[in-house]
Amino acid sequence: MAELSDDEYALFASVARSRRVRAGEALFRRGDLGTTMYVIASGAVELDFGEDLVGKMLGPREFFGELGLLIGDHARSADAGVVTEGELLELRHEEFQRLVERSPEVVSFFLRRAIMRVVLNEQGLIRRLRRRNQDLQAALDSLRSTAHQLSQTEALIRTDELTGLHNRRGLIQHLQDRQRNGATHGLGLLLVDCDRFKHVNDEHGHLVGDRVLQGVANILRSVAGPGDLACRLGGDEFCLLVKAETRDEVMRYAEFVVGTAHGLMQMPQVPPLICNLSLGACQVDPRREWNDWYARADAALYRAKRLGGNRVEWQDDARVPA
Ligand SMILES: Nc1nc2c(ncn2[C@@H]2O[C@H](COP(=O)(O)OP(=O)(O)OP(=O)(O)O)[C@@H](O)[C@H]2O)c(=O)[nH]1
Repeated sequence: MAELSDDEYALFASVARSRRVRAGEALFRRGDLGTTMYVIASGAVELDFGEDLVGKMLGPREFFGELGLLIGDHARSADAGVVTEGELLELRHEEFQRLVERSPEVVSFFLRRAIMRVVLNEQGLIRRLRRRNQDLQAALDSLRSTAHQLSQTEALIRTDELTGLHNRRGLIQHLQDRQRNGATHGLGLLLVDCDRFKHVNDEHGHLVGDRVLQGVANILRSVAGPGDLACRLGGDEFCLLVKAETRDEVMRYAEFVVGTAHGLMQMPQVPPLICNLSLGACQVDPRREWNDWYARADAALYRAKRLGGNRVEWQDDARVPA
């Protein structure tokens, strides 16, 4: 296909200039403007189209650079370098014009072939681009599903397996987000602990204990509004971070939680589905950190337990233990 016929070769050789070339010699570079076509009389030339396009190795009777010749001042689409020393025929635009007059049939045959070569190259390029597009699409799809899996995994890491509430890691992340957004104002903290939970486990077994913990989680979930956070801190200890501007508001939430658990306890179920709860409540001081909030709520919870459980105790700023 790329080789010239005897007639073509003889015609081109009659006007072209012969040039000896050495291995390693660069004939032109991609982007150079050129008007010369080359025919290889002997030796070999390599065309490098760059990026990941397949290069071409050309031998005797093959031609290249024809677009420069036909269009004039065409930017070369490849680097052309001599691989094996030999002889090239160089044909310039003006010389080609003379050939058109001298032998129009041979030239028109050559032109038809040159055009077909350009079209085939274009089609090859389009196919490659399509394939690359598909590869990119596939890479994008797998990236999307990886991102989806990652966000699912992240959600799992933040979640307590038994209750579906946030776990301690989820709480820390939530607090960091709030602190970053300056959203730690107007919050109340409830620290919740099951009363005599060990007894539930001992009496009815661990699975029943698990169900009771899920029951407590359900109460907290039902109280938490958008932006609030219900969390299982570990074992039979939970916390609830709620939007509440005043002590009364925080206490309303707390009394509701204790009252609901206690109310359910009044409908005896064997095995039990819930247990009584003790709560320590406080207002969150945005100037301080989680450890301080927790210490205050924990001091109140400690009192609630000491007073027999099934109740809420409040902790003011002023009474923070040293
Ligand atoms: N079923 C179950 N039990 C758990 C789980 N995590 C911790 N526990 C048990 O929870 C119990 C907590 O006991 P304690 O901290 O003594 O609390 P308590 O019996 O409620 O005592 P008070 O708080 O003083 O009323 C322990 O027996 C733990 O083994 C869990 O995921 N499932």
